[in-house]
Amino acid sequence: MKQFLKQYIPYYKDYKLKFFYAFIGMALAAGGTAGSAYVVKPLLDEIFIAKDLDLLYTIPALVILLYFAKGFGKYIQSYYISYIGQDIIRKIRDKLLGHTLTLDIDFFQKKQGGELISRITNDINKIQSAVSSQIAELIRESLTIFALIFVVIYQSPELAFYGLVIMPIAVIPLSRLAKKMKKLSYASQESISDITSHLSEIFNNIEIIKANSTEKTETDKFQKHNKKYFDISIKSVKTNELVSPIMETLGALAIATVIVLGGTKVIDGDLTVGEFFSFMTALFMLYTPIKKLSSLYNKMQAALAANDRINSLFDIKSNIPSGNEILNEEIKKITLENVNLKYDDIPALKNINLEVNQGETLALVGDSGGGKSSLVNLIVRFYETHSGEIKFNNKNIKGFDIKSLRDNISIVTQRVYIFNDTVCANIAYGQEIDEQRVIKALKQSHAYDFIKDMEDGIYTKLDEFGTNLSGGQRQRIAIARALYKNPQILILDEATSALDNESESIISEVIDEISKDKITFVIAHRLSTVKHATNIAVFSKGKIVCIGNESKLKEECKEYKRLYNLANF
Ligand SMILES: Nc1ncnc2c1ncn2[C@@H]1O[C@H](COP(=O)(O)OP(=O)(O)OP(=O)(O)O)[C@@H](O)[C@H]1O
Repeated sequence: MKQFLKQYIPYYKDYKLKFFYAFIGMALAAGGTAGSAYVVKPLLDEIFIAKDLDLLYTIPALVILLYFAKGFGKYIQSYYISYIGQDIIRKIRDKLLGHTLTLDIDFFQKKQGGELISRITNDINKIQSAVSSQIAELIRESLTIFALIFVVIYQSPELAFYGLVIMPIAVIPLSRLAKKMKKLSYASQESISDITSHLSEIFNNIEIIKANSTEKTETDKFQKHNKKYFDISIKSVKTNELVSPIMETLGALAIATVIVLGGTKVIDGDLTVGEFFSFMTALFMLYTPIKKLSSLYNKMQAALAANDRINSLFDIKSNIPSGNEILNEEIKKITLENVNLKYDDIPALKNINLEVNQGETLALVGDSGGGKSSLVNLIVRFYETHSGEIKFNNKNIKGFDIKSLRDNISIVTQRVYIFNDTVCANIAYGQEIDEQRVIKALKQSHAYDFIKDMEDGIYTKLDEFGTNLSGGQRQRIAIARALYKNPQILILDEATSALDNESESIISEVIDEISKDKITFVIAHRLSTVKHATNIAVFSKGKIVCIGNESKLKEECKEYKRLYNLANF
């Protein structure tokens, strides 16, 4: 709790004025509540017993005023506190996504997307009520309690002792419940995150599910997650609702004591009826905020648990630090010297040595799992070399600012990513949209023909998964995006695999043409795609077994000949 307040109180500094208004609202609400308890004394003593006619009109007016202050105060407080809370949450959500996006590719491959979505939505929602309404209620109820305690003690310090002694006694069972609530909240958030992950898995893999008729299997799996969530939720309700009977019983004990003692005092004439009833009203009224406060404390445990999960995400840092040098020079040469790469201690690249010059195309071929994609992923710094060096113009790429490095590279991977936006926004992704350049890139990737036939041409909206496009059309979009950027380094990882032979050879020619001033890496299983490459590196089990142009490899490289024969079988 302390840690939670320490973390979030600094945010409140930006809202001093709003906080001040909210505080006035709280004071009005608390004052109104305590005042309406106090007013019981003159009501009974002066009007009903002393029969004061003037007060018969003054007191009801006062009651209206007090209730107006209470209601209006609550309104002001709720508005400003919600404003502050929602705004803080907005900032934290932005910050969390900003931070998450700085993390390495490796992190995203290991974490399920659904779980991250759950952290950024559900978990943050859980803190939302804590930093907005709950903190406000906590302050308001505490102020109300103070004001009522003042009335209680003022009316009879002795009776107040018996009436209030219950408060410290109640702390023991309540703190136990709070601990249990925190545990349950943690479990509940884990469970809702499992549900989100499973849902996102289902909708991403819907074709496989339908094709294999596994709808029932998936529903059964989902039912298990859902039932678990229900069980935890119901346990939370059981724990949380226990606060009320505990407090009611303890409260009743205190009130019974006070009735006996207070009644005796009234009978003995030590206390007026009005004083006694004012005291009792305040005491009764006091139990509501106390009960609310303990239930609030319990509810806040959910926020504490969510906050732990959010903080654990904030604590993860990127393992690929950016260098400081901005890469704005012409890249004349890329060299790899004794490069090794491991994924969790399993070697993927072993002792790779390469050199590619400006204007050259290096093709990477070989069996699946040979390490081709791993190599190009190192050039974009998606992963870090285990040992060895990758250099641009003899400078280690670790020294370059990552953003500037990636600004100079276009990569088309095996998976085509389409954003839920127009064709032109997809092509110019990350850059200003220049209509003419978009059309040029689309023409180069031979996509313009089908795009111009679409309803809104380059302003047609594509959906996230590109379902309104064929596989080949999606690849052309991805190639157009890479060309639009006009990078110094072009990486095509199976970028034309979904195209028919004719389209592929046309696009390959275009790429050959535009890559004259670039350094190009092409990964392809279809050997015909890469026959014009300056050099072809043949990969096998993480090693380059041969390197050279096509005719040299055909003569000298056993592994290439094997691949070639397989392809032409
Ligand atoms: N993110 C990763 N985490 C763990 N292992 C990985 C990861 N990416 C690749 N690997 C492993 O590294 C090896 C090389 O994979 P890589 O994707 O580089 O091969 P590839 O030659 O590009 O294969 P393909 O032609 O099938 O795309 C494989 O054994 C693969 O299982």
